[in-house]
Amino acid sequence: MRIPLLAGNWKMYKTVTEAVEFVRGLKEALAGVQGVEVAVCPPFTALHAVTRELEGSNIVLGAQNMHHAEEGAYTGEISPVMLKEIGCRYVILGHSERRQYFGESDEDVNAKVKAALKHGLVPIVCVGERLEEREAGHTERVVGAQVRRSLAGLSSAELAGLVVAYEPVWAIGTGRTASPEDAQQVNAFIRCLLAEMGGQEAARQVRIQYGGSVKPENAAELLGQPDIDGALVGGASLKVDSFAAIVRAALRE
Ligand SMILES: O=C(CO)COP(=O)(O)O
Repeated sequence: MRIPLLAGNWKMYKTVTEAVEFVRGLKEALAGVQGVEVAVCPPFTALHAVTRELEGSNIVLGAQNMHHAEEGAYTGEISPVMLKEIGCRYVILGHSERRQYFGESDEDVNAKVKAALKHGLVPIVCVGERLEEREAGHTERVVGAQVRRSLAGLSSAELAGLVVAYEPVWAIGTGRTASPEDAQQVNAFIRCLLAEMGGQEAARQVRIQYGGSVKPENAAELLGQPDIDGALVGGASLKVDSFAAIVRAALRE
């Protein structure tokens, strides 16, 4: 059975002080919660303080990006080795904001995915279509190409162990969520594609999240879909109450 992963992508929000305060509250709110996995992905500056605050808790740490090289003359970048040492389990790769504002291509994402796996980090690989692509009926073509290219050259075991996040670009930060049926359809499509790439067993194991305006009000219905194995949450992950409510919505009785 796939354990749902609820991950908070804080983006460029929260100072170290705010991050520590948030995590203290979240630990309290989620004490004793079982059957789901919860991750927070703070900005790089807060990773160290947050990792210490998470010790002994049931919440794990993720980062929002990384460089593919282990080290080198790459001013301003962070390597997988650094993330691993600091205690990250997950790293978000290929988020649409990275693709849109920082020019990341599927090939860049693929290099990062391979580097993350090599260093024992679990990539959360983001894919999703833009509004005009959806309206033109190209969702599966666009998402399919992103999945194929971003995850090219991986073994079945590697595919089985990573996380894909389907995040339609038009639903991110807009308050406009994909309907549970639309999200389910794309997630199921991604799973079929992964079966072609890595076999049925890998496809059965891989977790595929949905992301884009997930809120306490819509979380249960989205997370109740058979191919939605958790959520990548932006805005609603910044408040303890709303993120904890989304986590609770994922609890399958
Ligand atoms: O981009 C997202 C998570 O990675 C989604 O952001 P929102 O939940 O704010 O729409």
